[in-house]
Amino acid sequence: MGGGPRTFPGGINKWQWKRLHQKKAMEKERKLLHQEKQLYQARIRSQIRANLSPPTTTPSHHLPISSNHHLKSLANRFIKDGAEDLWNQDDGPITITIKPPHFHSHHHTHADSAKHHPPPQNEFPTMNPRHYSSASFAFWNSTSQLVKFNRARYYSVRHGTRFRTKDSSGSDDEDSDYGLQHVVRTDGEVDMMLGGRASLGKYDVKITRRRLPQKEYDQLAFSMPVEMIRSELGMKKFMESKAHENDEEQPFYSKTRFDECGISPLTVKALSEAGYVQMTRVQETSVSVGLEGKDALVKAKTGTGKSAAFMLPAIEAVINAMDVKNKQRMPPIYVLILCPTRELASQIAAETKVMLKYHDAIGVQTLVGGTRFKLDQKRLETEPCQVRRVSQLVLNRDHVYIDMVGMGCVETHSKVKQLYLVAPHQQHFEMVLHLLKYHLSEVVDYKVIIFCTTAMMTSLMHLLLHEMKMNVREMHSRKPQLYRTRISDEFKERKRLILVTSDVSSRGMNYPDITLVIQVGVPPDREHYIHRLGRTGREGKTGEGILLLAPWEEYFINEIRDLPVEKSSLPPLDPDMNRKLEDSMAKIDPSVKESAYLAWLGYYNSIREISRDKTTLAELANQFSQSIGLQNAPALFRKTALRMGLKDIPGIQIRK
Ligand SMILES: Nc1ncnc2c1ncn2[C@@H]1O[C@H](COP(=O)(O)OP(=O)(O)OP(=O)(O)O)[C@@H](O)[C@H]1O
Repeated sequence: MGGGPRTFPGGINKWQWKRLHQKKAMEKERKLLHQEKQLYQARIRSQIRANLSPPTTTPSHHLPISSNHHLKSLANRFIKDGAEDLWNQDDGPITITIKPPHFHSHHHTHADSAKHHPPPQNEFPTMNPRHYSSASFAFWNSTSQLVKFNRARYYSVRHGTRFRTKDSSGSDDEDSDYGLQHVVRTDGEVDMMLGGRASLGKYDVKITRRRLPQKEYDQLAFSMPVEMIRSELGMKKFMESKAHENDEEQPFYSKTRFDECGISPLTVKALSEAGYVQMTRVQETSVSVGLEGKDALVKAKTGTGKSAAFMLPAIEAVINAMDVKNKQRMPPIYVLILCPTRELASQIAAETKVMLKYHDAIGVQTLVGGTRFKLDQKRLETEPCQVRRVSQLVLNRDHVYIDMVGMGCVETHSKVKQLYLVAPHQQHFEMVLHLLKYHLSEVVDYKVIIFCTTAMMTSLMHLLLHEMKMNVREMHSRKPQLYRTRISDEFKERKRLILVTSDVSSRGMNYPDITLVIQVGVPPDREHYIHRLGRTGREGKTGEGILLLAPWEEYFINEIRDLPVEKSSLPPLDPDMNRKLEDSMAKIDPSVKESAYLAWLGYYNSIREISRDKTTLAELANQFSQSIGLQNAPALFRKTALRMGLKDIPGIQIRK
């Protein structure tokens, strides 16, 4: 070994050499990472391009998605951490089509139907609400309620439903902890879970329902579908030839009474006191399927009684659960219902309490965001309900698809008159005033819902109508929960009232006797249009819906062209009304208007058909800004403009 420290090429010492090589290795790794990232982004872009297929007759959201992708997106939405192992990848649906009254209803099994009725476009045809009309329901219903019955446990057709008497000592060993609870996660979703205390102790009601012996049932069950398919195919051909000739309204009620459908007599008693004697068509079909222990995916028009259609089998699930010895310390969960809004959770809880009036031991608990969590937490501790069992949210492979609307039939009620008006967006506030003025002069007991595109637009519309001395309330996500609950309760009870609302009120909310629904601006999609319209014309009653569009929003009519919506001419504008409107608008705080402008811009920037041309969008936004009395359009934060793709767009101001 030579004397002195070893030198390396370039006359550098050992440490410098080591440092140099470390740097080269890091540089090489950085380059590799960058290449990987480029590849990944290119793959994502090509997937997006594949999804955003060139304009074809099939809208992008109808393009088939892989079952795994669909399952994963469902799982990401619902599965709790660590519960993935329970996820059941093999689920898939059976399609059942129930014809309107002139066609008797059919149930057929998946195996047969797959041959004759290929599932809807996407590969995994379950629960993609987009594939089922906006009024689609079933355990993934119009109000995105997903109800899963754990059939393995309760709906065995071999066992009847038995109600036990509690012995005098009160030591009924069948006593189990069950109840019905709503749990709203912070993200506003509601899980209606079964947990809590329940025993039918003091009700001495013994019922054993006659059930077909299993072998007979199986023979019947598997012989039927073939016959059904034959009649179904014949019916389908006849249907398609008659679809538009027979658009008369389907009756609200079926011929079946609640005391004939095999549910607990205690439930029947409560229902009859609430005025529920005759089942509706969707209840008749769904309850019988639910009591057979099958999951179901049911499509039915708005306001036709879907809530009870899923609640009644759910209540039977709890009652049946009492027959099963439950050794678990924590009560399991048998029914999970997800709702999109807190009001809906409260509404369903209220309706469930009515049905449970004589089931003393089955409790209902609703947890909604925005209220005192500590109180809710305490209630949860006293009546625990437990988030792994519920992880399997997809419906079982042999679940039933029940279509109460029928192929080719109109998804809205024929008794609801549907109009649309086209007017410059700067005149929409004035248009609403004219429509209200006319409606209030025609309908003494008016009850109007006005749907706006965003919470802040709702707030501005409410303030304007309030300034115009109208009897108006507002409901949107920016309002505290207690306020929303109070307004919701008030609007259920009263008439001669106008509710200005965002889409928190569009799904499932049951406000009786709505006389007019006005939708201002293009709805997010067809489903929203029909859900909103479905707030009127419920229980088979009449109603009216008016959609107010700007000329550049009229493209939306193509989405609802199959519905009986007619274009109406604009009412003559009253200059005096316009002056009053401008005076009222001038009294509104500019900050409310600025928020409304930003919300307006954000909403229309999210509508692809409109935001393709950002320059025109900016121009329209400035026209809107002037129409509400803002001298200059408010400036956006730079990062906001960047995120919206509006930086450097003429007409968009950026904050310094
Ligand atoms: N069998 C019945 N007898 C009498 N009234 C009923 C019956 N079933 C439902 N109703 C009433 O009909 C109205 C609509 O019911 P419900 O809200 O369940 O309809 P829905 O189909 O769930 O509506 P949406 O599609 O908006 O969710 C409610 O006022 C309810 O009380």
